[in-house]
Amino acid sequence: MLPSLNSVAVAAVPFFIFFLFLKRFLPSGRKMGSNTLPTVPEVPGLPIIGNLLQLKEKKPHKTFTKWAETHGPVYSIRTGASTVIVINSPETAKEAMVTRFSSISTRKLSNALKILTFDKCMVATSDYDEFHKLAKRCLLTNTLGSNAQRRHRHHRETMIENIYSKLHDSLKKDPIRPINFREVFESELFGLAMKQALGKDVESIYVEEIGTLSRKEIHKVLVMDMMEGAIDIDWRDFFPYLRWIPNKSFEMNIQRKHFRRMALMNALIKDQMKRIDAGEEVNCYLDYLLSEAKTLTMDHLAMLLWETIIETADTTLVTTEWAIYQLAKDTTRQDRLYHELQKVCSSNKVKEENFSQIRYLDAVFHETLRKHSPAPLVPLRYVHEDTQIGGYHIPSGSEIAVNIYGCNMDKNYWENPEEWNPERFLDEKYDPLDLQKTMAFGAGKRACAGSLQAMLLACGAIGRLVQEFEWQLKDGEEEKVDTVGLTSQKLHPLHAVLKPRN
Ligand code: HEM
Repeated sequence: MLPSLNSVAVAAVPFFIFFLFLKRFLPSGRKMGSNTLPTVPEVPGLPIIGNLLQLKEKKPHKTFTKWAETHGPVYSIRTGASTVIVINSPETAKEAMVTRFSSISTRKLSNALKILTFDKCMVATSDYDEFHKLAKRCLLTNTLGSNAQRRHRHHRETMIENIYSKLHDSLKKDPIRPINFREVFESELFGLAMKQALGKDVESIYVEEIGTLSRKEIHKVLVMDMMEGAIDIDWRDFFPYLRWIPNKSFEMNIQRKHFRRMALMNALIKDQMKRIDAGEEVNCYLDYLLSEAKTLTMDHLAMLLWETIIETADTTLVTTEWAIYQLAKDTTRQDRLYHELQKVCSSNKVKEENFSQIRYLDAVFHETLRKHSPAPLVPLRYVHEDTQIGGYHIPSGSEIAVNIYGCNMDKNYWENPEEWNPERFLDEKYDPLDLQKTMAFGAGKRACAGSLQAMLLACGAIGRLVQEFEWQLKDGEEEKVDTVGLTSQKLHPLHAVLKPRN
């Protein structure tokens, strides 16, 4: 989120002097909006750079949540030349994302994201326009909607079976050695993402521009490099009037990642086209787009397929890893889940049709989403016409940051929000089928399109793995709660000691 602070400081000096001059001679800002609603409270910052230095911790959602205690649920900050309105409570977030959606339906992307999203050529980052509607319809029809998810069920079952077998095999080899849960889950989840997108989990591929890539390298180019690049900072994001100054190392780094991703996606697509030309069709997103969205260019095709891979491969891993961490730490709650699974499934493997009867499994999933919101901030929205949120005037030209983490930690809304307490979701007011119990999936027209898939995958894995094994944290693991990156991924992969139940 943040630029190198030294480079900001250096660039800021002449502007700081200029600002002091302006401030001396110009009248100070309005206290009421143009339509008599009050303006949003401001978090005090420095001239020119605004609040950038206060955000140096690289976990802006946490800083935003702290500021909400002083400034209230809606306040504004300045990140260089931009004014960002930060929204921190579930009520105001819903108002912004649902009621005021039409005034804030466009995206404002960082320079890194402009390149990595091929200028908004993804469902999740496009503006609310015709491209978005076409791409989203295709994505829901083939991959993420409820009928599509029914057709992809065998992929989920295979994935969970493979995870179970791998864990079992490593226990057979060494029953007391802690297991790196992420290593196993990440690899299988990536396989599922590839099958849904391209019809095949690819072991290796030759890419003309890069050379031969192993499966691990494919994962790196399509997922790891992209997650890293998405939070790469170009200080010119904050000072657009300085965009004439080159930032070569940033540009080369992002363009290289983008080039490798596109070259690899093109090679993967071409490989599958040979299969299609040979008359072999598979139920996957590539085959669907080729037959139903013929106006798409090769680049569009590559981007839309890549989108499902990256979205499948990351946030569900984050959620499942945190859920297993919490259950391994709290064995009383783990036992409760195990007994509820036994009550409904007895000696049978838990199936998706059982989920609605196992309320505690649903509670574990939603409480994990709340406490460890995988996407802690909604990508910035742009206010393209004056509007209002929380009783404040919101001027056009500002940006909106919905702090999902802040909403899910709001003390006025959640009792003891710091506590991981699945029991809170057993309250009758919660509908077991409702995927929007927290703000984790966003809200309104742009709410997460993959929430059903995320729930089916995470609940399927958590349920089956607790049925089969007793989980315990490796010594020293309890304290490892730091997060890293764009999503709230655990900094240290979860290591647990497993014991087969039977
Ligand atoms: C626990 C897992 C997940 C979480 C917490 C999550 C969260 C979110 C959030 C917060 C948004 C933004 C909403 C907004 O901009 O207002 C979003 C959008 C989206 N997500 Fe997810 N997501 C998850 C899993 C997935 C998966 C597995 C997929 C697909 C494979 C997916 C696909 C999408 C898409 C396509 C959008 C854009 C929807 C639109 O703009 O219309 N997500 N997600």
